Amino acid sequence: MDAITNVPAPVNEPPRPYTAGGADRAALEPALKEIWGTRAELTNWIGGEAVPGGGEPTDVVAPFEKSHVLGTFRAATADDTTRAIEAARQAAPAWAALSIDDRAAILLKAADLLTGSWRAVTNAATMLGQAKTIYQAEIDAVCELADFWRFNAHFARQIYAEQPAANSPGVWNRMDHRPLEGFVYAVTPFNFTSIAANLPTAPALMGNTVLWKPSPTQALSAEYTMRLLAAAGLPPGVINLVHGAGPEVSGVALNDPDLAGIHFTGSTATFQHLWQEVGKNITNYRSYPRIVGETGGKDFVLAHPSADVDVLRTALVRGAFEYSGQKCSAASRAYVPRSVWARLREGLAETTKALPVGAPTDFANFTSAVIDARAFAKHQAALERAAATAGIEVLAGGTADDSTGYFVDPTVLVVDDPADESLSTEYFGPILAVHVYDDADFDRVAAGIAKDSKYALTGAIIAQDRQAVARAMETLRFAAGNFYINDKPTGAVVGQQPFGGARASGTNDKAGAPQNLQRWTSTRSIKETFEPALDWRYPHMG
Ligand SMILES: NC(=O)c1ccc[n+]([C@@H]2O[C@H](COP(=O)([O-])OP(=O)(O)OC[C@H]3O[C@@H](n4cnc5c(N)ncnc54)[C@H](O)[C@@H]3O)[C@@H](O)[C@H]2O)c1
Ligand SMILES: N[C@@H](CCC=O)C(=O)O
Repeated sequence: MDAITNVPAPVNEPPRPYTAGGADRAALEPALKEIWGTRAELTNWIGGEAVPGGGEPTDVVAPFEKSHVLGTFRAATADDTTRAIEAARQAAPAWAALSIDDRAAILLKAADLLTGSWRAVTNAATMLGQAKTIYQAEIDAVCELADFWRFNAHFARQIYAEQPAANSPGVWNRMDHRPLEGFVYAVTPFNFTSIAANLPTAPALMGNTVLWKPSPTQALSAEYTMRLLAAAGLPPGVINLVHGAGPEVSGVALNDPDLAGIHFTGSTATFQHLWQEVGKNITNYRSYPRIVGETGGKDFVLAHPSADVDVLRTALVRGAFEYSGQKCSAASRAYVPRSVWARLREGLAETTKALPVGAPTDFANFTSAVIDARAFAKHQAALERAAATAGIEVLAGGTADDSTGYFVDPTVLVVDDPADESLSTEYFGPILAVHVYDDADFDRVAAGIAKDSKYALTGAIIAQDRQAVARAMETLRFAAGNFYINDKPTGAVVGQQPFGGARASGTNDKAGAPQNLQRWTSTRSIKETFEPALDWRYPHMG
């Protein structure tokens, strides 16, 4: 087709309410029952086929009812991974030859299926497999994922439209935004179905083929993503999913000369390990692999003496405890002036203690269990340390119970020492550390956060005083890639607040934005001369 086309203008998918008796709830309930009652076989997807892995079986359990097995996968062996990379290699020429309109159409169709007939099943898999309440599942697995696909289709076209600014007389300059040579390795986290799906699909949209290794604890919703993409018409071999903990898959993928890029989201430690491995192998690759990673956070809320206490309390409770603090953006430390603390303390304690925690299938719950036994043990140790440390008061929570599921109670610690580990270590769970400071020290505290933060992902200032807001914006300029004024530091929306952080929080390539898509292209500049020179001499030569 010869045409300069447009994609439908992207609009953020609105979350639905799921109130009792409503149509959304009615559609969701049978999907929950169906997935709960089925022990799914979670296969690898290689060259479009569902292929059981040759490795050890791993059960995927409901984190809030750990004895309930939702599905089982067998980890990919080295041979499985080699076959998956080969499938990506085979699919690459035909996929790159498709126009951006054709590639975008597949993701736009996937977004429409997701927000239509696949909505209930996608939410149900995310609720059960990752222990999300319906609200948290809806804003992630449906709304954010549909937004990634619709906005990326729009942004990709902006990139393709980017052409040289100037043409000398008799010359036509063009830019060809090619895919990378080789395959992209997408390694994804447990906590967001949307991030897990965006990491392989964003490079695919730009014409690349992909090896995708999801987190073992997200294996169930990853299976539904693959089924959905197949239903939307994604050709075999464009995205090849292999299961496993990671090191075995990396052992093959990082040693392949065709590794063209890594698209990672997860912990800082894993990302740094992958980067080091690429560094060790750098002379073996055909190209320099593009390395894009969004990683950990220790996200702050800084309150000013002018803060509205109700705004602050809500920002802390939602920011710290929604999805049990298992968002890279979660508010896990707060700095509160003494005058505000006097008015906040009791309400924060009471609200936190009263938060309903339990199975996400009980719609009255605000949050649920942490993801697995490893996360539970880490939190139990952190709570025991806090209880035993002089200068830390456990204001709310402080308890954990794994008799049924991996439950850690929403916890508020009041911490005297601003250098305590609870104010600098990412626990990745429902623990909020609060440091109370003298009102006069606002600027000093802001400067300390800016200087000492190892991470720089999200942060918030809560203040009514505009001078204070302006000063904090400036002082904290490099302390957060996503900065919020009078709001919680979670819940970035695609197309509105492009998401990502710097320092140990990642390469800040902004998922769901043109900056990210640009990393999956390798531009070729083309100069065409209409009347080429015929004389080799230059004018100064006489
Ligand atoms: N900045 C962001 O946008 C963002 C978003 C979500 C999560 N996160 C971060 O992710 C972390 C939580 O997620 P997680 O527990 O899934 O992280 P993780 O690092 O434990 O795991 C991430 C992925 O890496 C895999 N992995 C581990 N070792 C590997 C190896 N050697 N080779 C290949 N893959 C390997 C895991 O199996 C998983 O798929 C937190 O630190 C959180 O802040 C960041
Ligand atoms: N984009 C999400 C965070 C993803 C990390 O886990 C937010 O803004 O809350």
